[in-house]
Amino acid sequence: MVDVDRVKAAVAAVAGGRVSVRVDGARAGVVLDATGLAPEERDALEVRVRAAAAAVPGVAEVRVAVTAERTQRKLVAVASGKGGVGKSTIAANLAIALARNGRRVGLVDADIYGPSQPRLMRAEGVRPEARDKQLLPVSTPYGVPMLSMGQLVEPGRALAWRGPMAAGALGQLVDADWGAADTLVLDLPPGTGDVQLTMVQKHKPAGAVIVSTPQDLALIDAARAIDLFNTAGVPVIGIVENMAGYACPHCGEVSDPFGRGGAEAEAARLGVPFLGRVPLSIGIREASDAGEPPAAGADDRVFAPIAERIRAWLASR
Ligand SMILES: Nc1ncnc2c1ncn2[C@@H]1O[C@H](COP(=O)(O)OP(=O)(O)OP(=O)(O)O)[C@@H](O)[C@H]1O
Repeated sequence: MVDVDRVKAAVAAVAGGRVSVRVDGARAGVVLDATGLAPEERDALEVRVRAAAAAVPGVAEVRVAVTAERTQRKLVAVASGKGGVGKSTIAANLAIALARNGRRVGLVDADIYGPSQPRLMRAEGVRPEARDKQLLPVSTPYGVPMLSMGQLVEPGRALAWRGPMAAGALGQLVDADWGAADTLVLDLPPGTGDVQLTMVQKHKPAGAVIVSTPQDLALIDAARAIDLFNTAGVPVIGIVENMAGYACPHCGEVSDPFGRGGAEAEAARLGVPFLGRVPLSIGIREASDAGEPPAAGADDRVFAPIAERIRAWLASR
């Protein structure tokens, strides 16, 4: 006689809350929920579950059913080669604009050096809870639930994690209980080093959005970021040019403190799509600091068209 509780304990030890078990005579039937897992992770987990159940005394046969109705959740990485170009601001606003465009979006803040999404999304000081060892994303006023590396540690403590550690911690955020979300926008740490490469390789985003300012130096770093995604086999959805063109709030004259058209030309040179430009504007900075992302405003004309291009790209995959 097979002890069903032993089978449950054995498979739970390898797959946590993802499994349910039925025992029929000497046959153990296991349903494995593979939501959010990459195909290779799912396959590896299935092998471990099968072995764990088979090792229980009395079990002669194991059947594993992997749930078919799992959401095809797509990860969209937002990256920059260089710090301070507005990557987090763009990630927050694109997440909101994508949600307004009909996708079910969650936001993951993997920026271990300066996790700023809690402030941008007005969820500062909120700690996520966990259920069955799975984190529950915190809700925001903008219909986009989020989780941040900043919520895993004490506020204000600098995070100087190495690649594998950071990728491991990111796993907790990506594999959280995202419910019906079909898209996760991932705000990566700035730069193109080992930390970013490990994260990208481990979590295989569906595509990447590169944020750059029009400056030559930022563009050189943007090209490095594109290289990183090419190395990891992740397609680049396109480049967003941030801080393009400054409209003087007093006289209205538009100037180009960082040059003009650089990112679009660079995108053409590198053969990646140009997704659009976001102007340098005091309004964007003030709204962001106040936790009121401009993409949530009724009059947004900046982020919506960029989000539409990303939506179309995702839909074509
Ligand atoms: N288009 C813009 N107009 C005006 N200010 C902007 C714009 N984009 C971003 N900023 C401001 O620039 C600063 C840096 O932005 P943000 O934190 O998004 O950059 P980041 O690239 O994510 O930085 P880090 O490398 O520190 O993660 C913030 O104060 C933000 O409000």
